[in-house]
Amino acid sequence: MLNTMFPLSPKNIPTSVSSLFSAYASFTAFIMLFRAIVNELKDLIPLGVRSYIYSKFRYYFFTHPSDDDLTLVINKHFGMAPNEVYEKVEVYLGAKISPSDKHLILSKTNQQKTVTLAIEKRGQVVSDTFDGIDLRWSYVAKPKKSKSKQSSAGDDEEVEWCFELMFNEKHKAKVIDSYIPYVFTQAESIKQGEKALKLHCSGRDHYGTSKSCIDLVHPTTFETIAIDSELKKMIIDDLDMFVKRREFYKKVGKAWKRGYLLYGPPGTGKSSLIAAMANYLQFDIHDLELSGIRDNSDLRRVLLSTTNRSILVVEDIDCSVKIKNRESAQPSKPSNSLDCSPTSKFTLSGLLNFIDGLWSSCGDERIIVFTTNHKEKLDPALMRPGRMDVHIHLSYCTPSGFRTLASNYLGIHETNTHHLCGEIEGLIESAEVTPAVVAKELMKSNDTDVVLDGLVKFLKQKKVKNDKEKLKKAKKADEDGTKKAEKQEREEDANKNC
Ligand SMILES: Nc1ncnc2c1ncn2[C@@H]1O[C@H](COP(=O)(O)OP(=O)(O)OP(=O)(O)O)[C@@H](O)[C@H]1O
Repeated sequence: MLNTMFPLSPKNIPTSVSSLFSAYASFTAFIMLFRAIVNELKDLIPLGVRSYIYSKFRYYFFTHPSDDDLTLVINKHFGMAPNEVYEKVEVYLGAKISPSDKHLILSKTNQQKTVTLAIEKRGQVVSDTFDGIDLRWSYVAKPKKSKSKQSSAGDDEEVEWCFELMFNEKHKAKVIDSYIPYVFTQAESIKQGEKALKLHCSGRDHYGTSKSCIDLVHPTTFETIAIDSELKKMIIDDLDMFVKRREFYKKVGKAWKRGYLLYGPPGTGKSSLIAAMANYLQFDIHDLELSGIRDNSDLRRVLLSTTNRSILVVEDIDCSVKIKNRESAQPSKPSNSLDCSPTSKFTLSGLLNFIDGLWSSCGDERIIVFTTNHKEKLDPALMRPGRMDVHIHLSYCTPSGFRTLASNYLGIHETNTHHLCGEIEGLIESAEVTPAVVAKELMKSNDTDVVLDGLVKFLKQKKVKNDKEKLKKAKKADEDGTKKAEKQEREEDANKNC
């Protein structure tokens, strides 16, 4: 048949122009048919299955398994929790570049000083030796058992990737007892070298509970945050004590965790303080978006995916979610409730129980921070002793807070102070302004004289406004008192007459 289609054998090379055209037409038709078949198959075989076949193909042709070989499979997740071995292997192998690797990934985050080169995992077989043992790592795709709705987006929807480690089974004990711990320590030191803090966000997207992770590049540190110096010292001392107390927590049989409740008006630095804590401890932040959590099992899944040495943050706990009480199956209507999703089956007791119980015993060195603008509106369950270990009130800007901001924004220090600083420090407390407002004023010009002069005027106006409001309030209270006294007098008279 091919001969009929391609009459191009040396014997019958076309001699005329018409037979040459006929041969060309047949060849073109065949190519088009071939391309159509390939395209059809590409559409019929899902990407996941193609990845699976490809990884199996590489596995058999490049890792050469033999009868004496043992394979350890390292899945990405262990139940619902992330598998720590997988994470360590990923870091370790990422740094194992050999001269024969032809595909490398070049990357750099804005926190890193230099670019990073890593191997492209997919389809790679990485050879390693340890104490004379030959080891082969491969990154293998496996079809997912059940295809859930959550995973219907992205290019990996039908497969799960895992690492496989192959070696002669007589080395099993040595690989498990010595090689794997070696991989762990290597991964740790690689991570230390390029440590970039992460901000993990958990919420809900179109497909269900979603997680995302970016490098945390927040400039606030304890040097730049404008809070009272004594309060700052207290927080730093508390954090220092917490991280040094591993043995203490073990001895008293408590989970190694600490809870902070940050409260105060908007713009007083609650979020900035969380960033300062993360930068100080070098902990990642897990930002828990409660309005994105559908029910307690959603919550458990999200909490179990958090890592050790991290800060779990729930911002605006008073208003971010509608929380049901433990006692009632019906949605309660707490006064603090703003987001009223009727489908939410998530409960405050679910959150607190899980944080205090199972979750905290699954990890180490965890800090939990709740923030609120309205401490008085919080559910009493949150305020119970032992729940939040430290309550921190962040309030209006103090003279020492102003000095920090003046140093940050204008470079004014004790050695090169400005003649208006004294006046500002005298005014700032009675003006009742947040650090965010002061920061805004300090950014208005590059000229220090103009900025400070503007701030003095602003604080004076604010003080006059505050005084007027206070006077008005006092007058009203006075009037209310007089009315109340008159009413009481009338009632007493009426009673007497009766
Ligand atoms: N104590 C502070 N020290 C330095 N900067 C601050 C401080 N408080 C506020 N700011 C400035 O104001 C901005 C807003 O502050 P931040 O988000 O930390 O306040 P918040 O109390 O968390 O507010 P909200 O309750 O609205 O979330 C910050 O980006 C920062 O520039």
